[in-house]
Amino acid sequence: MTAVLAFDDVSVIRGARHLLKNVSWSVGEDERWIVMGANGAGKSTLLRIASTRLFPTRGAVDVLGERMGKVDLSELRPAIGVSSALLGREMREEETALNAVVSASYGMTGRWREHYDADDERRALQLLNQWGASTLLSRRYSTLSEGERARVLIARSLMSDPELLLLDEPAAGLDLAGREDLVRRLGAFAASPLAPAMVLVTHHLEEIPENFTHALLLRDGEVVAQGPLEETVTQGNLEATFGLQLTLNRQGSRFSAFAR
Ligand SMILES: Nc1ncnc2c1ncn2[C@@H]1O[C@H](COP(=O)(O)OP(=O)(O)OP(=O)(O)O)[C@@H](O)[C@H]1O
Repeated sequence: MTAVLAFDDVSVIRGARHLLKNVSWSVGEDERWIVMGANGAGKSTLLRIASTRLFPTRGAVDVLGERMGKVDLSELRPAIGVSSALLGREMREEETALNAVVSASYGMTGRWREHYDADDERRALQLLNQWGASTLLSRRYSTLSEGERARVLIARSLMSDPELLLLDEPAAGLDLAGREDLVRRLGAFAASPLAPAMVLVTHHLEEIPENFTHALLLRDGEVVAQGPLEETVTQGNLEATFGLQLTLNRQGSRFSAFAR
């Protein structure tokens, strides 16, 4: 198995504090990972490293077979798709949904004066369609609902046909119908052998889509457990991750949990 992402004993230290501590983790090209942990556990820090936006204080990181610090990151970044609310906030108010997607091929968050060729627009339309957002293409991004934005941002993150897809809480702020629609689409996408390696960060067990294969559980910057999803998302591991007693429910491929 080829590792798309490999962390070797990675720590991120700010002052006296470890945001991540001795994390060793590897993502294979056909794997779909869930990263879970309480607020402040270090999930976003982990994703920022994976997206090459942050260097670790200690340890080594290989992204797509290249060692961070020894490679021109501008060559690596188009191969990494990122979808996060933070990125969504960089989108210009008046930008259309179509431009929000197509501009990703130029590493921009909006359309300026560059010329997009017909292939780029075709691909953007196909992605908007795949993510249930084809009716939104002419709408201004700023007028979209949270659920609509989430789908447009995922379409955008796939524009460059990445080898690694990083999804930071894609279902945050969605209502029940919006969450279920997105989780279903992500599950279907994860089943495709053509889909890139995926890492999805979430706080909520209900947001784990079908066909995700592995999980990494973090607490206070340290790995509580990692491995195949079925073996890792257990009551004991979740209790250790969130620091409370839980009842874990499973229905088919979906999970939920309540405090005991
Ligand atoms: N530059 C910094 N200096 C000190 N502490 C920081 C710095 N950046 C982040 N932190 C702290 O590091 C911890 C981990 O942050 P991170 O954003 O990675 O957590 P998270 O798991 O993504 O949290 P959330 O679920 O709330 O988004 C937090 O407690 C945060 O306050």
